[in-house]
Amino acid sequence: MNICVFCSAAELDAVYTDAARAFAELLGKRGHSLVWGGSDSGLMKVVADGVQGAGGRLVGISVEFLRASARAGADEMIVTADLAERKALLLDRADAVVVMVGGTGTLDEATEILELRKHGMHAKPVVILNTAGFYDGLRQQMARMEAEGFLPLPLAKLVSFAEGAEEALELLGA
Ligand SMILES: C/C(=C\CNc1ncnc2c1ncn2[C@@H]1O[C@H](COP(=O)(O)O)[C@@H](O)[C@H]1O)CO
Repeated sequence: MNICVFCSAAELDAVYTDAARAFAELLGKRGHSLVWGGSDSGLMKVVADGVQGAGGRLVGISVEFLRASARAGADEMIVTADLAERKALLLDRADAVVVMVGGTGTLDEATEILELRKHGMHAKPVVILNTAGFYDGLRQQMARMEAEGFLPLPLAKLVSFAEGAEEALELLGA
């Protein structure tokens, strides 16, 4: 499978990097390809290193203003003109999406993919990897959206939450 991963570009604590490495190595060992933002920084680098080191393929979708931080040695590296084009291509090249811990960039990517799914523009599975309970707050917020009628479909049909790497890949059938 081509698995798109959204995750932080920041340098993070071992609780996050260890979990990201474990997920990436499993992805690579199972022969999947990583589709990601293409940067060689922070958790994005940890994931790319883990997948490549375990024999997986790397497909980077960078953007012109971040061209300088694109990873050398990816199997494919595409540079888009802007963030909107990049997000469209990240989804286009993926069979499934995993959202790992991240900041506003990750949240932007995740909500766009969920919004497109909500409107039936794609049916690719989306899993939020809830490392160390990082997304407990988001999960609670989404449960409230569902309970109070803000979602036009059951939350479970929009997104799944996984606590670890094995569960995330199982939810994707990967
Ligand atoms: C140039 C520096 C860092 C590089 N920054 C990014 N490189 C590539 N992709 C990025 C970068 N920042 C955001 N993205 C995309 O959003 C997600 C990460 O954002 P977050 O806010 O860190 O969670 C990630 O999935 C990327 O696709 C040094 O300044």
